[in-house]
Amino acid sequence: MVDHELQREQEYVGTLYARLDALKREAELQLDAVRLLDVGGNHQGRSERDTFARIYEDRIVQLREVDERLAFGRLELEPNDEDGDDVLRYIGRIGLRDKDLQPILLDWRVPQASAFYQATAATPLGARARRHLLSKGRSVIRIEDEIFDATLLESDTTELQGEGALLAALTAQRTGRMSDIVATIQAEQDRIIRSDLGGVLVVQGGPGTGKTAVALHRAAYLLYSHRDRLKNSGVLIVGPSRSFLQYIEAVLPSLGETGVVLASVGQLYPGVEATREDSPAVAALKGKAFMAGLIARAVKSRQRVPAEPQVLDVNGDRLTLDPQLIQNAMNRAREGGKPYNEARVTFVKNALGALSREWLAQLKSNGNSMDESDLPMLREDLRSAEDVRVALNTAWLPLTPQKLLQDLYARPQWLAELTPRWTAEQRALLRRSRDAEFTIADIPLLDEAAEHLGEYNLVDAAQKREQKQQRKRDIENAEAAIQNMDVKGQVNAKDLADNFAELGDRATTAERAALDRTWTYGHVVVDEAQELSPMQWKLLLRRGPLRSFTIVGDIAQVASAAASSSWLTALDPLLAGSAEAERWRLEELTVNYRTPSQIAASAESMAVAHGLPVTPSRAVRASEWPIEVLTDAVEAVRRERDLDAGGTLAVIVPETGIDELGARLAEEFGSAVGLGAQGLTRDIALLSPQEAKGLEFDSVIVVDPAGIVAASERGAGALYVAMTRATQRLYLVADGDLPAGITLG
Ligand SMILES: Nc1ncnc2c1ncn2[C@@H]1O[C@H](COP(=O)(O)OP(=O)(O)OP(=O)(O)O)[C@@H](O)[C@H]1O
Repeated sequence: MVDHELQREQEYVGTLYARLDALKREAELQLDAVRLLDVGGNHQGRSERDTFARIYEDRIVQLREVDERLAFGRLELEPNDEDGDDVLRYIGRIGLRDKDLQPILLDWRVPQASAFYQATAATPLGARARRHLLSKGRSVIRIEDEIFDATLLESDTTELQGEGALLAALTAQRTGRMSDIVATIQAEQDRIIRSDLGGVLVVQGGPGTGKTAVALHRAAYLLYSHRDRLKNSGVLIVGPSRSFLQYIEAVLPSLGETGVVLASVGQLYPGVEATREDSPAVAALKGKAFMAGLIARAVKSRQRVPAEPQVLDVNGDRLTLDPQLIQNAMNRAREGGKPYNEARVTFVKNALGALSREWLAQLKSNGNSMDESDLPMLREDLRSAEDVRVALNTAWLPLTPQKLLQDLYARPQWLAELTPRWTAEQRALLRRSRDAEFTIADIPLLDEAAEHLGEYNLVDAAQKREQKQQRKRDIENAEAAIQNMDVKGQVNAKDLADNFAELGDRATTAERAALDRTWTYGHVVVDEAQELSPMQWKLLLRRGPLRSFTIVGDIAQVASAAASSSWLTALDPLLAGSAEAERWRLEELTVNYRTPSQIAASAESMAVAHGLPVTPSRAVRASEWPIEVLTDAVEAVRRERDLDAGGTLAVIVPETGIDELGARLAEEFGSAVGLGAQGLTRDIALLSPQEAKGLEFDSVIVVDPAGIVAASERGAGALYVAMTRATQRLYLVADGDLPAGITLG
């Protein structure tokens, strides 16, 4: 019976692959035809041809991407027609229609597919049964059926959908890259993935409950279901570190989506890539909301009216610059409400105008026969006079955000003037040399400064305006091209115009967005959101002013001193004063898919013993390996490698111990060891608890757990993160007592 069914499924899946191959061939032929088009020598024609070629190339890539597990599920619906035939609906990575345009495979994101993820015996949603198809390459190797029969409800002890397929996915060895979970999304996850686009959705869940997976699938779902709204504005996904982004970067392309910008919190200010962390106390101070006020005061204080009149030498003439003239020019420039650098242009214009009139009066009273018509010439003389330049720059210097922040940190006197109510210790925390690298906590401060300063380079600003005009023209050209090439309905003008864009041939929405600080995204997804400081939230609000956000995290995993300890306070900078403050939705995930039960229980009881607000979750499986305690890290690595179990291994150690342990491990295991993001592609990844956030490994060695707890005020959160990275085995390396609450199962 099962063999027969397997064969039947194999045949059906065979027809799906045949259709997929036919579509691929069709796209290849279209590509060949476009390449052969004779467009003559004109540039516009060539650019259009290349653009169409690219569209077909992308289509071919997309069809190739979905080859693996093309179809993974089948729903059997209650018969709805008179002859009582079964109604079968196949679910897969993309939607396919046969030659007669009848649907033969449903994209997992369409509304009709949601019953596949949500139906249960208690609420069958019109379905009689669900079948998971497990395949290898193009062959179906196993099928797994669930019958939605309410009479069997008593014995239905599990709420998991497709348990066999799920457990097969969960126990598979890790590769260092996250993979999609599209075939085994669980009902509570599916509801979150398909939740409405608008407003702020917060997803709270303990470690390993699939928050990251859900956030990524939600991004793919939203891009698919709201393509019109999101195609041109894009989706921003923010994660804690570069290693985390490297870990998740393959998931969305495997779901056929590329229209997203992935950024770590250190990459949110275009042009600066910060990877360094400040000490917890410094990061906490830089993250405080009042830093915005400091930046605003700092910018304002760079406009200075001189205390005394100054005598300027202009082409041998001596001119007196009165402080009042500067003050008047400043007042008028500020009236426009423009940012600092842009208002400065008005200031210079006004100051030069007033000064040229004074000079004219002075020249006339000295007997020169000049009149109003000479004013432009006098203004130009003033503009190029060294003394005038110095005087006006001293009053109002053009500034970059970088320069402003460097000055603020390197000039204690100035900082003291700006912060009369701070303590000397607080000020000392910001002190550092002008050439020190920017840190992750500096990113929102740079962004805040950029808001006040505006464009530094006004030529750039003009160029941006011109680019916007150019885009308008591109869209018009694209519309004409679509007419000419007779491909109406196959592409839209905006897509085509994207490809004409100035930023290089392949500048997609995502690429343009990533380079533009003032870009506003249609939706923003924030992972490990519990870590963000008020200043980081402020920056994110600028990137997503519509407040369409998916925020996932675990408030118990807070490890950074800059973060809040409840969602309500954490979200205040994002929601305060908006209607969303009343409306934000909270969803919880309750099943732990990653960590075996004994490791989860030990980490949870440690967290509770340290007063962390853990969200209890239920682990879906146990591990055959007990937690081991050893006294030496190198010995632990050796022990793990001797098991010859394969898979990935992480050694998590307090930040301060990384160098020393790195040297010892390198001596023993050579190039098998990698630090940080690099470690994800090596046999042994050496990470700080911060770098380990969001990642997972078959085996984890936590070195000096007590040291991790003691390292900061939020140390217990950091240890909670470290212990819950393991999918199979956990070792603790300690030569003294273990932190309170740890149980060894
Ligand atoms: N429905 C599912 N089917 C298969 N695998 C799943 C499912 N849900 C989650 N997983 C797997 O469980 C693991 C943990 O998921 P994920 O990293 O998204 O959890 P998380 O809640 O973000 O964890 P943390 O807060 O600890 O970083 C991943 O390997 C993920 O692929």
